[in-house]
Order: sequence, then structure tokens, then C-alpha cells
Amino acid sequence: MTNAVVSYNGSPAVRDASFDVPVGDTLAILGPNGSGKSTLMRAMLGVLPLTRGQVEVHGVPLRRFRDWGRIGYVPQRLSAGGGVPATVRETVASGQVSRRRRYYWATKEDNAAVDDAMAAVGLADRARDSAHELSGGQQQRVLIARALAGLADTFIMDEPMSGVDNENQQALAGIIGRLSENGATVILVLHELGPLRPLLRRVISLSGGQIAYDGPPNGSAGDHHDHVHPHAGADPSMPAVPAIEVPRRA
Ligand SMILES: Nc1ncnc2c1ncn2[C@@H]1O[C@H](COP(=O)(O)OP(=O)(O)OP(=O)(O)O)[C@@H](O)[C@H]1O
Repeated sequence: MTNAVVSYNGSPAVRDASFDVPVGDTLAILGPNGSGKSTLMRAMLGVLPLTRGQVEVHGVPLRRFRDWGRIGYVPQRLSAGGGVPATVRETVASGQVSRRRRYYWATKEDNAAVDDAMAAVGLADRARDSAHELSGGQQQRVLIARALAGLADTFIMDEPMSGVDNENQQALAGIIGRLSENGATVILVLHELGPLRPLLRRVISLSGGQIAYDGPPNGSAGDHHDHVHPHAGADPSMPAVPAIEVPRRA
């Protein structure tokens, strides 16, 4: 992103933001309410137009980027989905739809990839449950699995810890840590670093729509409680060995 300005009704919410995210980086975009985090994230995803500046995704100008299967966007909750009840498995499998050729049934490999993705986030035993009845943290795990099933290598997560209980925070932090260890590019939008702090090599702090800090997490703001240790392996439902395979691309 280079010199990006994003405005609502002529008033800028992101001002002159420039940063690069190298492949394999794990970073947080941090800032208080209204500082422009969501606006920045939506501009990166091409949902909001830029008033000025440029966005490139994996080296391709946004408007020419087509490989959206690489990008796993993980919102805080599953959307209501028009009232169609979907199981965990169906939701995870939906991550493959854009990759599959139309009118073809899922192959054995497709089904195995869905199983692997559910196992990777510790939800294999919930395959037949309704995804909407899961807790917020579990829904995010479903959404991470959906992105994995679609062979995403880049994960953009919106406040993954907000409204998530302690146990699920640990599970989520463990999964995010594994994505990171396995070469994924991970961008987290956060209010505060909290339990994700040990996973981060870099923090971009926003203030009033401007990048106020871009560097290692040491000494940056928003760094309150560090009481969850994602590598402690405290969640017995999580497999002990890293089971997340992130596709590598040239
Ligand atoms: N749809 C909109 N129309 C007009 N102004 C908006 C809109 N969305 C956000 N804004 C304004 O843009 C600024 C940045 O908002 P943004 O939602 O990006 O901040 P944020 O850091 O993500 O905050 P939060 O943590 O509350 O989500 C704020 O002043 C906000 O009021």
C-alpha cells in the first residue's frame, strides 16, 4: 500500500498510509476505536476505493488481482447467511467453491482437504454441528478452516480475540501461531496485542488515520494483559503436532 488515502464523504479516515507486508510476515494493525483500522483493512481487500494512492496484492495492482483464493479473510463472526443452516463441514467446504470447476462434484482430494482443515483447527468432531450455534471463537476457527480448505496462504483477521472466552483465545492463538510458523502471511486487526503479542514480529499503530508506528511490538501501545500463552499447549482438543499446511507459491 503506497500513499493510500481513503475518505468517507470527502473526509479522510486513512491518510497517506504506506507499508509493505513481505510474504510470511505476521503483523498487527493496532489502534483505538475510530483510528481507521477497519477502513485500512477494507481498502486492502478492495472493498473500499482509494481516494489516492495504490494497493498491490502479492505484487499485482488491486484492480488486476484475481487470485482471491489466496486471501483468507476471517471476520469476527459468520454472517447470518440468509437463514440457511449450514454445518461446520459445509461451511469449511464452501471455501473451495471458487477453485472448483463449475458443475463438478468435490473430488476425493477436495474432501480430504476439508477434513484436514477441520482437524487443523481442532473441530473435526464438530463437522455435523450447525456452524451458527458455535461460539464466536469456534466460528472463527471454522472460518480459518474454510480459508485453509480454499488453499489460502494469506490470512486477514478482524479482531480475532474480541468476545472470545479464554479457552478459545488460547486455541485461536495456537492456530494463528501455527499458520505463522508454517509460512502463512498473517495480518491481524487488533485493539490491543494481548495474548497474540508473542506471535508478532511487527506492529503498525494507527492514530487518527495515520500510521504512527511501524516496527517491533516492544514498547508500542495497547499491550496490556499477557496472561495467555499460546505455545503452552493448554487446550487438549488441539493436535500436539503442527497440522496446518500452508501452500507455498513462488
Ligand atoms: N461508513 C462510514 N461512513 C462515514 N464515516 C465512517 C464510516 N466508517 C468509518 N467512518 C469513520 O472513519 C473513521 C475510522 O473508522 P474505522 O472504522 O476505520 O476505525 P477503526 O479503527 O476500525 O475503529 P473500530 O475499532 O471502532 O472498528 C472514524 O472516524 C469513523 O467514524
